[in-house]
Parts: sequence; C-alpha cells; structure tokens
Amino acid sequence: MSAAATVLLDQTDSTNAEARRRADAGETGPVWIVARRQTSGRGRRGREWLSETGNLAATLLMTTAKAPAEAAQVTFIAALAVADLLDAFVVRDSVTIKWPNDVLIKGAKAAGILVESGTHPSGRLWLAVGIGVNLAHAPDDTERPATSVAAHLRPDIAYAPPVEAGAAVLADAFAVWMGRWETLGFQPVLDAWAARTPGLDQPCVARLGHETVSGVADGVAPDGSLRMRLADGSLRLISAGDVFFNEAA
Ligand SMILES: O=C(O)CCCC[C@@H]1SC[C@@H]2NC(=O)N[C@@H]21
Repeated sequence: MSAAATVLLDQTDSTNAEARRRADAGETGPVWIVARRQTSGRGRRGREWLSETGNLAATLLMTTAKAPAEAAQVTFIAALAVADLLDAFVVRDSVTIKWPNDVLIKGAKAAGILVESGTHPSGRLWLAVGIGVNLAHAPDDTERPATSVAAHLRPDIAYAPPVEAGAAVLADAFAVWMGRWETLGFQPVLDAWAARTPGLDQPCVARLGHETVSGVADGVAPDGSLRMRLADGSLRLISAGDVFFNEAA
C-alpha cells in the first residue's frame, strides 16, 4: 500500500459512511478519514457507536485487487495497529485483543473496529477500515465494561493524546502491519494477533444473531475464524458474531 493521506473533518455522520461516499465517487485511497465528531457513528451488528469529543473516529479507505475473503484479513491488521497505539500510552501489559477485533485495556473495551466493503467504480474492492478508540472518554451505558486510554495512562504520561496525535500513531502502526502482511503473508500477522489474544483455549459463548452457541475455543483457523469445540465434540467455525470468553452458556 502506498503512503496514506489524512483528511481531518470537524464533523461528519460517520467516517465509514464518508469513506463509502468517496469510494462510490471514484476515490481509491489510501486515505485516512478522521473526524473530531460523528453524529451517526456505527458499530458492528447495526449498533450505534458513540464517540464523544476527544475520542478517535477514523476510517482508512483503500482499494484492493484481493478477493473479499482475503481482504477481510485487514481486521487483524487493524486490531494489531490499535493495540500498538494503546501500548504507546497506557500502563504496561494491560492491552489485549478479543476475537475478532475488539481491543481491551485491563479486560474492558477501549476500541472497536468495523470493516465495510463494496465494489469500486473501477471494479476493484474498496474497504473502509473504521476504527473507534476511546482516547478521552468511555461510554457508561454499555452491556459490557468499557474504558478509555485516559483512565489507564502510564505514570510518565499526563494526558491522553489528542485526536491528531492518536491518528498519526495509529496510521504509522497500521502501515507497519500492512507492510508485513504484504511481504510475509497472513500467517505471521495471525500469529502476532493470537499472541495478544487470550482465551483462545477457553470456554466461550458465541452470539450469532439467530442463535447462541457455547463450547470451548480451540484456536483460530488459518483464515482467522474462531474454532469452537461444541459439547458433542464437533467443531464449529465462527467467522462473525459476538464471542464472550471464559463463559459457558
Ligand atoms: O462495534 C464496534 O466495536 C465497532 C465500532 C467501530 C466504530 C468506528 S468509529 C470510526 C468508524 N466510523 C463509524 O461509523 N464506525 C467506525
């Protein structure tokens, strides 16, 4: 991927929606679209994503010749880049990833990733890699605990980074992981991701929309799907959904 430009908006509905509009209009990227404020931020599975002022809302718009299944691996790049961003500011050894792409500080969600895609006018695939990071604030009305960078700063750091600085650290980290993916392939990326993702051998529950499945995680498949061993001994591959670890149904 060539070096990405950055566009900083004071306000937009959603940086992912802005990326989609730009892709539909023929923009190829790579470009980071960063907003100080989103009025309709979206989360996974149709949920709303509230990003208060001071939090990072950013989307990388890019186009690729890869097939959709392979291109989806970019979520793992995003999770690793976000983990690096958090590592730069928060207390040591507190950042982990939860399958597939939530990034946690001391077990509470501090960042979420929403990758959307479509067909570019050129016929290639466009990707909108949307990343929300609770730099300054965390919502207090979430089903599961949420937290922020500001709540876990390293002792030698006085403030959470402003949006511009957070976006710059994120873009740099993303470029490093992207370079590894492009030159070495997905396996080393997946290995790095797995090393930061506890619970991949623990009891877990997957909420898949139409059904809830419980079992024991059994690592990840080569494409990053979660392998889940069910009570009857069968193996189920989970490629999307909400998964909660260390939990039985
Ligand atoms: O549900 C999740 O965990 C994913 C949240 C993704 C939020 C980010 S904020 C920047 C980008 N724009 C959006 O509307 N959503 C993503």
